[in-house]
Amino acid sequence: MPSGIRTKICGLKTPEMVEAAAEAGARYVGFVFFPKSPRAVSIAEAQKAALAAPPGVAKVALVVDPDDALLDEIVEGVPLDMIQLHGKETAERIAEVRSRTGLPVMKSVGIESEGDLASLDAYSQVADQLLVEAKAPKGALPGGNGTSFDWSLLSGRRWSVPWMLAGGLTAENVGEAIRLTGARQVDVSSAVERSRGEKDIGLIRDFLAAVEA
Ligand SMILES: O=C(O)c1ccccc1N[C@@H]1O[C@H](COP(=O)(O)O)[C@@H](O)[C@H]1O
Repeated sequence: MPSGIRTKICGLKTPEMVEAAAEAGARYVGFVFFPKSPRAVSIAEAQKAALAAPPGVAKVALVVDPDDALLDEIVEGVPLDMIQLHGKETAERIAEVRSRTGLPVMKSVGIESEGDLASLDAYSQVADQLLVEAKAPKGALPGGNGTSFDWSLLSGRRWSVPWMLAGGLTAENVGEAIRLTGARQVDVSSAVERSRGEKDIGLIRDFLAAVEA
C-alpha cells in the first residue's frame, strides 16, 4: 500500500527530468532561483521545465530573500503552485510575498539545536507550510548542502500547518528520518545528483522507492 508520504525533488532544470521525477512518484518539483546555486535556472528554463509537470505535481519556486522584481518576474514567467522562501525572510515579508504572488508560501527554517525550534512555532503562524531543514554550515549555500541534523529534536513536535523534512536526506537514511520525525513530506536535492547540480533519474527513483519501502 502506498505510504502517502509526499516527496519533493528540488533543483530540477529540464522538462525531461521533471517528467521522469513525476513518473517516479514525486509530488513536488522545485526550481532554484538563486544565482549562486549549481542548480540555478533562468526564467525561460524554469518555464519549459514547469510546463512538463503533470496535474497533481506541485511546482515550487525556491528563492532566497527575493526582492519584488524577482518575484514578479518569476510569477509572470513560470506556472507555479508555491513559493519556497529559503533566506532570512521575516513574518511580515512572508505575508507580503503571499499577497504579491497570490501563491502559498513554504518557509524554510534551519535547525541545529533545540533552541532553533521556537522559530518553527513562530513561522507556523504566518507560513502556509514549513520546511524543516539543517542549518547551513558557515560559508555554504543557504541550503542544498547535503547536511542533516539531529532528527530526534523533532520527535513529538507538531505544527498547525503542513511541514516537510529536508537536509541531507538519502535513499539510505530517509526511512529512519521518517520514523524518527513522523514527517509526511520530504525534500531532497544533493543525494539525487550524480555530480553537484546534475540530477540523476536512477538516484531519484531509488530515493522515491526508499520513501515507499
Ligand atoms: O538546492 C540548492 O541549491 C539550494 C540553494 C539555496 C537554498 C536552498 C537550496 N536547496 C534546498 O536545500 C534543502 C536540502 O537539500 P539537500 O537535500 O540537503 O541537498 C532542500 O530543501 C532544497 O530545496
